[in-house]
Amino acid sequence: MVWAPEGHFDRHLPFSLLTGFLGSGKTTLLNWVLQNPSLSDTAVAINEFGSIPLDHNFVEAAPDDVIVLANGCMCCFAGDDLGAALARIFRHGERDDIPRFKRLIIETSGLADPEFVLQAILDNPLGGRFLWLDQVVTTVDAVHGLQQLERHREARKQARLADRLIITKADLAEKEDVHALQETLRTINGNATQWLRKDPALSIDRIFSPFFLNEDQYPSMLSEWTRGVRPLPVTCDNQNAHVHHHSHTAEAASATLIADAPLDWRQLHLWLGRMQRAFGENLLRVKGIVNVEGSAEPIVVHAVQSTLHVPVALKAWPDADRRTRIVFMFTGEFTETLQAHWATFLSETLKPVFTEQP
Ligand SMILES: Nc1nc2c(ncn2[C@@H]2O[C@H](COP(=O)(O)OP(=O)(O)OP(=O)(O)O)[C@@H](O)[C@H]2O)c(=O)[nH]1
Repeated sequence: MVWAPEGHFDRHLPFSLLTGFLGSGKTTLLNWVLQNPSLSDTAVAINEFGSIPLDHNFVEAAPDDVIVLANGCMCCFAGDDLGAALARIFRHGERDDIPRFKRLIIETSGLADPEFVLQAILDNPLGGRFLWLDQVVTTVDAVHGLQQLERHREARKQARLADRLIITKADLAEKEDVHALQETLRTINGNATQWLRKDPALSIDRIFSPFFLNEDQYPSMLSEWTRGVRPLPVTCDNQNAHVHHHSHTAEAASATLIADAPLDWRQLHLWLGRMQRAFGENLLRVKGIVNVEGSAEPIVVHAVQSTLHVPVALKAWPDADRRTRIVFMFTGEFTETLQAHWATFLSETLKPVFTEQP
């Protein structure tokens, strides 16, 4: 858990996690996105967990543990020790051949559990302090994906935690099989955006956020997170509390919690921790923008399962809407429970602690 005391909300470097089952096309996708000049100052860490020798074409002549690629990107072998890799990447400035980078892409091994990789990143002092998760991008093989999702827990977890699901090798699969895979993926994770890798409309700005591509851009993830929100009846008396239900599939549901009044950060942080413990494995993601009492800037919160990322202060609110909006994504029928927890939290937090006695 991360506690960020008042005044210590830092600006962070965005990183995206590229995951996907063995041979599903992670490296091919990575090579493709890195060809784009907008990503020329990207650091890349390849986390193979020491298992498989690397033969990726852009690192084939690996003379060292950090390689500056022709396009200005940098590649770093993470091996078993992601923390050591982060330390090497953050050494730019000390070594002339390590450029300053603006973002990081971490490619996991095909058998990785993305939750553990994210946990390792945030447990690292550098990662926990300076990195900010942009997207979890998961490649799924159109030919073998259905079978892999059925047989391998890792493949299912990679799909479930994704923001983007990129279906590769559709050119090698029957159309009906691709449709069946798309349908299954919607059931596993209806919140992720699905793309066929070879879709001409797929561009890097469909994969990464504008903020990831250009640090001067405003992080626009909020509108995406809360898209398609449908109001649910509010069952508590507290006028500040709302829960909006916005998607529900067989395996994953999501709900948006809304508060009109500014919130006490410490209380919210403790409440989020309680929710993580209460929901356990059923909680997939939490993403939100929070109006924190005493802060003119909005604070972005982001959690992947049990991992709560360092909160980040945005430079300004994206629009006139100053409400706190937090999206919970989970498995199971928990919308009403969540609604009740949120209503209780708001009624306790927003209630004055000391009331004058007559
Ligand atoms: N036809 C076709 N082949 C693809 C596509 N994407 C990837 N491949 C091929 O699939 C094979 C595996 O791709 P990689 O990018 O190495 O997959 P990976 O997920 O990085 O593999 P590991 O790191 O071993 O888990 C390679 O031969 C790629 O050329 C695609 O969309 N269409």
